[in-house]
Amino acid sequence: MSVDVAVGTEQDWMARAIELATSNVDNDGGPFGALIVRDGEIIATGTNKVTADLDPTAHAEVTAIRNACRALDSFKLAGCVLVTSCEPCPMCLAAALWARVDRVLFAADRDDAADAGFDDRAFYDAFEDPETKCPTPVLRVRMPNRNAAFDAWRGKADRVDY
Ligand SMILES: Nc1nc2[nH]cnc2c(=O)[nH]1
Repeated sequence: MSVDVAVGTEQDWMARAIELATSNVDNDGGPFGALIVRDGEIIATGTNKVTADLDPTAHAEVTAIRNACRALDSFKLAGCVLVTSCEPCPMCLAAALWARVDRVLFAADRDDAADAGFDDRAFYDAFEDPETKCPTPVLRVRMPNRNAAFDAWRGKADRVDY
């Protein structure tokens, strides 16, 4: 998953992400910072706001993606790069995929995060082996109308696909 990047601008962006992550510790946030960059320009930044906003989804990457989507007035970030001080956790990686960013660059990895007491690596492990490593039961409830909402979606002529 890791790619070594030795280009100046990418290292400049990463330096900014690490700066945001480090200063966020003094702002009641987790030690994570992220940027969204398009055509060499920083479109948006994000820091971890989980405890400050009482929002477990407010990771730095998700915050940066939300801010970039607002800045660009779009739910798509194709053409953009997500630059983050730490390897995205599974939620943030999924958010990057849903946002359709072109690339993700990170500095610290899931092992570094684990050393600092964060569960990023444990949650990757849970996805790789849900039977034994997922701490939360995920159970199917059998319903005859389970596809009702999808049927409505397929039948909506003016739907906005994402
Ligand atoms: N990459 C990343 N990992 C985290 N683990 C806990 N919070 C965060 C975050 O904001 N970003």
